[in-house]
Amino acid sequence: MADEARGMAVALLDAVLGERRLLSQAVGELPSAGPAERARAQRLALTALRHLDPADRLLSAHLRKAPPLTVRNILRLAVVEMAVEGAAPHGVVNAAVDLARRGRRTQHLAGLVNAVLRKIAPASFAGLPARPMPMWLRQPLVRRWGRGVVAAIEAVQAAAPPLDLTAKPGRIAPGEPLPTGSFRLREPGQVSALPGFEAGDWWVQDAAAALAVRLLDPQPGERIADLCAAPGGKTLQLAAAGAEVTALDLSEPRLVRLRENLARTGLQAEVVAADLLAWQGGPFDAVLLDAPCSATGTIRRHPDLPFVKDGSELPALVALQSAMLDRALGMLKPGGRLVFCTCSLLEEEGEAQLSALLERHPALRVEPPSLAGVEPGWVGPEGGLRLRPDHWAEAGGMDGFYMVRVRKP
Ligand SMILES: C[S@@+](CC[C@H](N)C(=O)[O-])C[C@H]1O[C@@H](n2cnc3c(N)ncnc32)[C@H](O)[C@@H]1O
Repeated sequence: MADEARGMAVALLDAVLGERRLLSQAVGELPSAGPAERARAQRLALTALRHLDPADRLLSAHLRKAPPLTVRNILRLAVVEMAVEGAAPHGVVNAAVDLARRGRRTQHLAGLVNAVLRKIAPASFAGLPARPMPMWLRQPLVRRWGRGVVAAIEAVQAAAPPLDLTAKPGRIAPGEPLPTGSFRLREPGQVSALPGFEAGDWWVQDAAAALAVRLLDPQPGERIADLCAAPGGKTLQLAAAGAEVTALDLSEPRLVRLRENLARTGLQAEVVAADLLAWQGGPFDAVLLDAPCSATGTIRRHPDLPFVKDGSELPALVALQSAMLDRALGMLKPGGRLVFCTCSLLEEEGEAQLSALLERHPALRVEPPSLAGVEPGWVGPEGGLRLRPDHWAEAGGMDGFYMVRVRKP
């Protein structure tokens, strides 16, 4: 592997761990590089973040004091390349030493990098405990589900997730069919090279995320609003079902991706760039509200989140979700249905948000799911669907989500 990708991966780790910036932002600011190098750098940084704790454990045995962050990141990267990716130690150590030599602030520690990495036994990496979630998130989950479930979630978060695809009705996507109708690839490679990509037969969408639209059950010709729509996985599902879709989102850059997705798949939707809290629209037969949230259900895809977020934005997110819910209800026809979902593991953004909604609007009726592949244990007593990363753990897990369908009187 060229050193350009390794150097970029270290820069990404510095941005996440040193500046607490999200990986997606840091990737956008990388110096111009070929797409393959960029993708390789991102993959390496993701792997290092997923395995940071075991890598640090191995390294700490050979370090008397912690070296500066960039040197630590060079070491961490080399450890995961050897222990997780199975790269030959000789080449990895040489590349790490070269990388340290190239940096003005790291060159004086190139000898240390060499000495430490030569003592690492990659085999001793196996069996080291997975990285625990941060306390602000872990504690409420342990209280709710117990230590065993939380450890199972953390084990799934430490593994590279599979790639899930949703196919248009009547089409198939590459990969194993899942019980809920999605397709799963364990070793996907380059997405745009997969069969059916150019033809727009399918799109990338986690199997859990795909259930929100199945729960809404869109019908041909229905007017449906997708109120936080970008980048558009759920918009595509709604449009593919034959609904007349209005896809709204606040973020123009994210709507660019939504339009690209519509164009590639040949599907149609009215696209609106607006703040949902100010927009006047409707009435609709059905509304999907995939609200902004802590995204704590997606840590296996975004292992940078625990290093960047501290839970402090939670109260503001909960308040925003509840204002959005009231707004969404106002856009529904009488008898219309609303699906509310968040990719969060936290009760505040799921079950508790529903009970507050029912207190504000007591005439709403919850309609519990009856969907192919959904196991009875995933449905809560209140009638919502609680999806956890450890569901289907042996097959690669799924994103954490809460989703519920209510009907307006
Ligand atoms: C969870 S993401 C949506 C993912 C999307 N439904 C999908 O399946 O691809 C939440 C979205 O809410 C949008 N958003 C945040 N605040 C908003 C607001 N006030 N009005 C409209 N959209 C908003 C964000 O830009 C973001 O795209």
